Amino acid sequence: MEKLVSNWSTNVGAVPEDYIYPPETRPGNKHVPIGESIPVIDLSQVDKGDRTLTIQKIINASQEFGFFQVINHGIPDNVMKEAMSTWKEFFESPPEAKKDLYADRFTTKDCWLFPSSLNYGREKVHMWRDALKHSCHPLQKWHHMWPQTPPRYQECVGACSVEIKKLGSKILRLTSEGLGLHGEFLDQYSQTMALSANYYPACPQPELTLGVTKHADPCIITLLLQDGVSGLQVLKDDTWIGVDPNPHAIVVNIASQLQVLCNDKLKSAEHRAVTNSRKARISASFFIGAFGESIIEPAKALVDEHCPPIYKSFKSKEFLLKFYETYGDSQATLEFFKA
Ligand SMILES: O=C(O)CCC(=O)C(=O)O
Ligand SMILES: [Fe+2]
Repeated sequence: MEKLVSNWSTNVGAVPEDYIYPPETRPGNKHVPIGESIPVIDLSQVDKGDRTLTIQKIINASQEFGFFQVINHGIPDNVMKEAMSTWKEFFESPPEAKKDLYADRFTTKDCWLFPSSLNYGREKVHMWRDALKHSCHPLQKWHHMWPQTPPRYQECVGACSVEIKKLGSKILRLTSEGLGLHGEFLDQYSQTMALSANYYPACPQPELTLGVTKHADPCIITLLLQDGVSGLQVLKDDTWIGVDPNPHAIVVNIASQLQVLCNDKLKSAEHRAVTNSRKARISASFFIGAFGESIIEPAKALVDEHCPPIYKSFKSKEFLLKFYETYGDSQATLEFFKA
């Protein structure tokens, strides 16, 4: 447990050497403004207003940024707030309450608390983060493996997971429609959902380290909750853009296997998380994806002789393994599966 950043970060005045990234990948002192440009899409318009226009906004945002936020998404504010406070309480609970879930090298534990990344034992530089990872869908299969502390964990995170999964399916249906695919096409690849709850303690030198290094998520689509503290940044045309940490909105990002399914019609977005010196930050990523054995390949309806498939067919689990082997290098992983 001593490797958890939260265990020692308040006792250090400087970032330890094995958390310092090389100058080309560290954030440095350059100010990254919150981008007004990352689209905020009002989902109430799907049922009450202009459905076609909303779909078009989703497609445009997914092509331009691979990222957008949704508001009026139908998930009650108190469900999100309760889940966020549950994760905060979990991370801030005494070591005794968390020790059974902890491992600092790769494990097949279904509910796993770890420092930095899944690669702690192999990586050169560590990330300034502690994370809790567990599956969430279907709920009945997993929730008994979740933390027992705080006691309301299963109830609050369970309620939030069910809502997030429904919203993910809705967004995938709208995206399918926008791409001219049949309505259920993308949602058939959403059989699994895993959570990474991320805890980034305040950091004495945020310019030297990263909470999460640059990557695109390896699943189909990710829905992310933030606690009101900024830190998430998206890469567009070689420039980092800050994402507004609106605790009422949900961040949506196109992940790499969706890019494959739609034959590059939508792009997965590279992103990272930076730390700050004032406040701990919590985010919760819900990774929605296909079963390990599912075949992922460009949709037949999107390829023809003028537009050949850019990627080969592969099993979803092969993609995840390659992502892990390359230390989360999404570009190299996509490249590996090119036709
Ligand atoms: O904390 C964040 O905002 C980003 C986390 C993230 O990218 C991830 O969990 O994959
Ligand atoms: Fe991510």
